[in-house]
Amino acid sequence: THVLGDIQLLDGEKVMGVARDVTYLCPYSGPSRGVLKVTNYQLHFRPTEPTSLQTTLSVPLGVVSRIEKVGGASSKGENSYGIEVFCKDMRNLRFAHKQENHSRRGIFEKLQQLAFPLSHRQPIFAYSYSESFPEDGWNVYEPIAELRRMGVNNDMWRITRINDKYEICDSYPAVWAVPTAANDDLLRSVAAFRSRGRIPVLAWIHPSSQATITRCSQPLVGVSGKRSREDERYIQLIMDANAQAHKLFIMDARPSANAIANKAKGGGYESEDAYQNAELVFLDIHNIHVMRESLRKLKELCFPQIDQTRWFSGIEASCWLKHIKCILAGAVRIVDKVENHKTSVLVHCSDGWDRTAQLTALAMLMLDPYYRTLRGFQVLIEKEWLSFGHKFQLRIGHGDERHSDADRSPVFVQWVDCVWQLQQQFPTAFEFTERLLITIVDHLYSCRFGTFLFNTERERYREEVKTKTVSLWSYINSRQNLYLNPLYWGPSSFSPNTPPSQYSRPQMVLVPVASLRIIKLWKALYCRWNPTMRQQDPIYQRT
Ligand SMILES: CCCC(=O)OC[C@@H](COP(=O)(O)O[C@@H]1[C@H](O)[C@H](OP(=O)(O)O)[C@@H](O)[C@H](O)[C@H]1O)OC(=O)CCC
Repeated sequence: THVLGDIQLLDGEKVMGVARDVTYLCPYSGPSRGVLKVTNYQLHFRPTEPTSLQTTLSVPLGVVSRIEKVGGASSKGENSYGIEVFCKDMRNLRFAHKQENHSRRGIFEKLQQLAFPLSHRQPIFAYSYSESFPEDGWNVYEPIAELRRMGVNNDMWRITRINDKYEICDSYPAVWAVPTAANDDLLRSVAAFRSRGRIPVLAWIHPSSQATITRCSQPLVGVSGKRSREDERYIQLIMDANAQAHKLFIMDARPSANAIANKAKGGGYESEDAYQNAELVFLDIHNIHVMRESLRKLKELCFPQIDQTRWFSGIEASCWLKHIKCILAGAVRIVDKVENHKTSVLVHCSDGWDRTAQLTALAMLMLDPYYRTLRGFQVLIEKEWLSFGHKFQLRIGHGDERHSDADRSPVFVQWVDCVWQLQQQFPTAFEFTERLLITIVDHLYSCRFGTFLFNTERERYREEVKTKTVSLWSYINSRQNLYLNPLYWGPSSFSPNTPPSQYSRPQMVLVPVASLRIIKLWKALYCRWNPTMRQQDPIYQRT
């Protein structure tokens, strides 16, 4: 990094536009005049007059969702002419210009081009950025090593390379663990019956009971009620791989109404007469559209002004905490079956890349203390979210100007919120603090690192992220002391080479209280840009 005047530039970052004599209209400390600079990575404002706004403003352009012009040539009134920047992280920024100096057009065009590079056939900043860190974060996750840590390749589970070229399923990882008794031909025929070829594969195996968590997408039952003998046999093999139990729970994350509605599109759910020894449970978690709308309502409540009279009713009306509770409760049910009943669970939803990832990753966090270490958490995100094809590009819209795209949804942020709830209930169980979670969410948006770019392992391989971009984990592991939890009690022996079977189980499993009485609004994230929420406001204390 090098300093140009007042702005800290990253390696590969350069100033692309400057507008002097701009006024930033802070909703809290009022207007302040200064210099607005736009680089290929950030929007930077520095006040030039001694105003109440002490600090400079630095906003990565990846966090911008939409930019609008405010006021026209004829608009009168102080500061009525300028631009408004709407952000994905719960804040909006208002700038005013003097009509006469026409700098608005320049800065507006520049901002559009640099904030939405994909829409302007420009590269994402991560491909311009270079910085060397002591460790290459791209080596944190290695699928075979992680499977070996869980004890796979054992007599009941084998590693298959059938998807090595992503030919069976282009949104799955190349490396899978499947029941030893399932040969590659069976896997191929099961892929024909599961939405987008996302067949049931191993997510986690219990170190002592061998009960498993497997994950997949919905079966292609359709309105005619199609069956697949191969799929049914395959599910039986997953069940048989667990000698401790004679049944398997199929946890369908959806409300049953949506599972039924999906039949109209060829999807649906496993009928119990076709899957004799399986018990189907619906977990009632709503779809990406409901979650997008829920967070939008929460944002309205938290920024810019907090309406004290509507605070509690507004949180209730957003349903955000209800959804968080629902996801936590679903993960608790999975943990209970696997840990206490030594019974295997298969988790799916419609596509198996949003709610399924939330549930498997949360259940694994509760069950396996390794994932609660700083590195283990990185492995968990790489495995359950990135390698299994959660569509980060589509859900966040990296570099894309289509802010109202119906496929955008805060599914990953919602999961990070659930992790924060666990940290609140078990303050000594995590090696890292909420500061790590907020840093991860910041760089989910920022486009500085290659970690969250694209939608699948296959695309990341094709776009050479590991050689052409920097991993977020390089940055985080270079400053890990900032994220370590002083209260952490986890035996430091949770290193990858300590087989989980050596953990003494009872105190290792977290079972949170998934109740609205306990669940809290994560103000450090949602009210981060609203200083009025940072004070010891009685409202702040109560929710
Ligand atoms: C009548 C026509 C039938 C029809 O359109 O089914 C489509 C469903 C959409 O299915 P849903 O499950 O409600 O919604 C889907 C899930 O959220 C899925 O995530 P996940 O990985 O968590 O599954 C997303 O990837 C899909 O983009 C989204 O469409 O729509 C509904 O079920 C809404 C009805 C209440």
